[in-house]
Amino acid sequence: MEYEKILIEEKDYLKGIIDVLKGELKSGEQLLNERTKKVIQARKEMWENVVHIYEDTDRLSDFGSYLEDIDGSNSDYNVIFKKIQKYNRMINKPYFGRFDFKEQGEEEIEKIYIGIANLMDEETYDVLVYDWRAPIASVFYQYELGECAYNSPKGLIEGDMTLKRQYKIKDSELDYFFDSSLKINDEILQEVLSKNSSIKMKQIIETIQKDQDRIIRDIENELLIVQGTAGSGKTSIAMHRIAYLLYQGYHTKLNTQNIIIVSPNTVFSKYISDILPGLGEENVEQIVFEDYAIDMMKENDCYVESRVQQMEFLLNEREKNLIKLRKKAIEFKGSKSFIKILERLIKCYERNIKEFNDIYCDNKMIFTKEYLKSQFLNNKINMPMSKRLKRMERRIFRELHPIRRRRVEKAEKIVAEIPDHIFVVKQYSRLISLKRSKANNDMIRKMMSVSFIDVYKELFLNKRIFKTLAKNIELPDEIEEIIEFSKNQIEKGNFLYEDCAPLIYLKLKVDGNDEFKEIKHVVVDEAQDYSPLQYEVFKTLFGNAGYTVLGDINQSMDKKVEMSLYDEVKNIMNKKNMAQLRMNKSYRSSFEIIALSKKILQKSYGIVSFERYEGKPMIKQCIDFKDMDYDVISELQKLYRQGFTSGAVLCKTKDECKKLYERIKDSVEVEIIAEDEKEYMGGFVIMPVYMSKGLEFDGVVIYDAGDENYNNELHRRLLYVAVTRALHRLAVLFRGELNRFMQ
Ligand SMILES: Nc1ncnc2c1ncn2[C@@H]1O[C@H](COP(=O)(O)OP(=O)(O)OP(=O)(O)O)[C@@H](O)[C@H]1O
Repeated sequence: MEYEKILIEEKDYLKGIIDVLKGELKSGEQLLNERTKKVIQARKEMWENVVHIYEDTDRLSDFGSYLEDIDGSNSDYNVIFKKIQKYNRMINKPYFGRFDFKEQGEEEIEKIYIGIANLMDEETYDVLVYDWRAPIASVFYQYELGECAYNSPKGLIEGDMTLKRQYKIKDSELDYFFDSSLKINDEILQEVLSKNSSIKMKQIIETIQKDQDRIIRDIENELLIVQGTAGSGKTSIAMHRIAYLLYQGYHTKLNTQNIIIVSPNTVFSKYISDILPGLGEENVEQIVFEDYAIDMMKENDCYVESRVQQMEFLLNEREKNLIKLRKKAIEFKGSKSFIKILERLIKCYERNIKEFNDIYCDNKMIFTKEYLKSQFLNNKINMPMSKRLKRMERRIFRELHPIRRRRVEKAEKIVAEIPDHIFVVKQYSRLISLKRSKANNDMIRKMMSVSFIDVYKELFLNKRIFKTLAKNIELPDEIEEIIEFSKNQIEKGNFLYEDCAPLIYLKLKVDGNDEFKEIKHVVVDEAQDYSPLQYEVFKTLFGNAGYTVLGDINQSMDKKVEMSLYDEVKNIMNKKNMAQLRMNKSYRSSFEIIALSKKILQKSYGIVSFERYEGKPMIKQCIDFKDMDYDVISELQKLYRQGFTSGAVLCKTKDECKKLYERIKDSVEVEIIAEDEKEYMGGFVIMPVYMSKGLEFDGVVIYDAGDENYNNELHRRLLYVAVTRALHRLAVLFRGELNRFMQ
């Protein structure tokens, strides 16, 4: 059949679907109105009839039935409301693809239309459109024409794909379609990728690639690790995977409350916050490791350095030896060796450091310190230290209670003899007794508590303890300096960002934790940013949850990360079913930008770019800062003129950002993001490279990228991140010599 004829047929089909959707929307809205009236009516009646209920206990049951009514109407209301939302999401573009499927052993060929959600004919129960997450939809992403199969609840279904078609539908109108016999959706992907970036992360259901689809739909593995190059779609995949896991709730036993995303910072959290609602799911909880640590320390009246401050130190400190030492300390305090030392520290604290005193009451010995210690160490049910101490404290006070009562009785007799106190015998006697017990009570309470911060301090304030605990454990050559450096910081009351993970670890072990007991699946994005110890913390925080861990070792910033990190993650999580996959194709940046990013890395790591050619990045030498300011302004203006809607000027440090902003803010429309809590609201911004992680912009200007500013391994990775933020345009400005990585 020639194209025009099919186009008419397809337009008819689309019209039919739009009519169904319109009908559903109309009846849904009517129903919603009725339900709204019903809820208002039920509330009104309850209000009118139940006001006097407190005096009339017989009518309490009426109250219950009113509440039941309201509850029922509310949940009805929610179901209808959600349906309406779904149809509204579908009406502009009910589907984007179709394939024709002939199941083995069947005569009939089924037309399978795929869209953002399911649509069913309510009378015939025919599925008019399948949700992209439905089992059968996997065929669309996984196969080309010919033999194909998918896993259904009934088992493996095999068959033949006789047609594969994609549609360009806009505002409920079919523009065109095309049949693909080869790679799925290259043409549409090309079009999607050539568009401007958006403020919030976009959904990609039309163009999910085969290897990405496998990751999204994996439910076999309790630990799924993905190493993906910058722009390969890790975050997109993570979000679509969550939508998939929620859709498959029956099999995965997951609902919104059971999933958590560990995200790198608040800017990023906001960036991904629209995607799940757009896919028809509620947002899931997000946790930023740093915020969790800072809050925890605040609760204990302690200050801890932020990640940004740590990064700024590494970038600004002039004394090279201090930077080297700090980097070593960061590496060591996140290492497997340090985990072992912390485990030993807890045991050692219990056995050798934690001390008890004899407990007396009214000159009578109640418990000896030896007895208390033996009770403390008797831990058959593996109860955390502070819970055990609390239990002991309760027991001690129970024991003291009758003795004190007797003391009060005795006091009462004496007080009763004093004429002035005759009317306040009881109160006065209790006061005397309390006064006498106060010091003892305080001592007991103090003895029966433990602070994870004190436990941590023991490690560095007492070198002998460190040495004993570190016996037979591999230590860095600089360990003496690391201990000394840490001791100095702790004595000054400074906890550094690298102390956060050990501190949280100790807190969880010492105090126990059930804050996240609902969590069954954890998604860790920017996985390279976390140390083995942080993974150990995740394991302790989230119990036996499953994990999706996505990262790119080349984007690590505070330390050099190798592929071996993933082996450590596997060892720590210790799951029966696990898989590690790679995504090497970058979809974000143009071919030429990716070529430059590969040059920076030197090793190519098998990175391939999607073939989108947009011209070479501009690399320009400037005479001085003034000249560079001028170029920044003109590059931003060029981006505006070319119709781009987002751009970033990426500087090395926060300070550079602030100074540049002050100099150019009156000449060009630009904002600054130099504090972590800010949200990226679109448009053109100046920000430090390390904050731009995970984000993307139509155009990027890398500021002051000379060799003076970028010359070590950390700088190499910063440049890699900076370059790979750009979709379409890239300008590199430098003074003096160009950085060694781009030459
Ligand atoms: N299959 C796809 N179809 C359309 N666009 C895609 C696809 N995969 C990725 N993209 C686009 O590529 C860009 C990069 O995706 P994403 O941010 O998820 O990558 P990433 O691997 O997390 O990157 P980074 O590590 O640099 O943060 C996004 O604009 C995303 O929409």
